[in-house]
Amino acid sequence: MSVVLGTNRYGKAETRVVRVVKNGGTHEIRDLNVSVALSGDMAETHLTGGNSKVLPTDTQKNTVYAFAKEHGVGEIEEFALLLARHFVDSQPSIHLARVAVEEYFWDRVEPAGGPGERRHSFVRSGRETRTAVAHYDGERATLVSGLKDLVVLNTTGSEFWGYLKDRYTTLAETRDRVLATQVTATWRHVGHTVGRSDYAKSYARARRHLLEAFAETHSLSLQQTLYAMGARVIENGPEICEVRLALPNKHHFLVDLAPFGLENDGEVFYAADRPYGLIEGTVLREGTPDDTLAWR
Ligand SMILES: O=c1[nH]c(=O)c2[nH]c(=O)[nH]c2[nH]1
Repeated sequence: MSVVLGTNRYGKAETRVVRVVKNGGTHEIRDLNVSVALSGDMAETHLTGGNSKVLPTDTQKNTVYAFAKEHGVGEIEEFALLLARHFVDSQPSIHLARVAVEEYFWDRVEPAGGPGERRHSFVRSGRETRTAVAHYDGERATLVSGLKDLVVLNTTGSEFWGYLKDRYTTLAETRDRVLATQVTATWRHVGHTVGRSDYAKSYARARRHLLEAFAETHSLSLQQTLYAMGARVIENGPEICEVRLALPNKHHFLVDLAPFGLENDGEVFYAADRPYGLIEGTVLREGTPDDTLAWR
């Protein structure tokens, strides 16, 4: 029986690159998912394991990051074609390149006081999911409103340092990092102080204060940001007595471009999806009784 190699391709799938452009205090952000698939003279690696014609997928990933820095991200069609041409034109063994780019959109969170210095906060386009849970035990009712999948990001205004270090700690302290999270928030209404038709207004206000607190807090930890977000909702919502927040720390790692002779001054990031830090906490109006009915 004879066996032959059929169609094949290989490449780095789903390189998540976030490119930040800073014009003074106004930052722009582009968020891409880039998948490269190359084909060509690849019989040898399949048949004998000889890799002399294989451009590593790791190199392909690095190329995506380096191109984001060197060329910026204009139209994603042009970015895709630039990469595809590069792989085929620079490597004789590669005859066909497929580069697929997905772009995720972000809207700017404008500072509450109007456009000023801080224009580095974003919310992922597309609405979050609004949630409500009612409890009733025959006597008492409890209403908990909330939202999930509200994705927000600050391109600056976030630090993390001064933490515990033990023999397993490798994390470098930082005075400037990207802070991004996917907010799950629930808030408990005080008795029945919200009029029957006011829940939508209450929701809009809570959402706005969550966003503004995220944008306006100069963060020394996501825990601090969590408390600021919960506190802002309670301070501005007399109808709300408790806010619970679950904030995954969607890590954005600065890509090391030094091996390619490029600087990276907070411009090109690798958006990791897992593992992620998960910061959870409750913020209460002082004197609020712990209402077990509201556990959810
Ligand atoms: O805001 C943060 N809080 C942490 O507890 C933590 N831990 C970590 O590795 N990075 C961060 N960031």
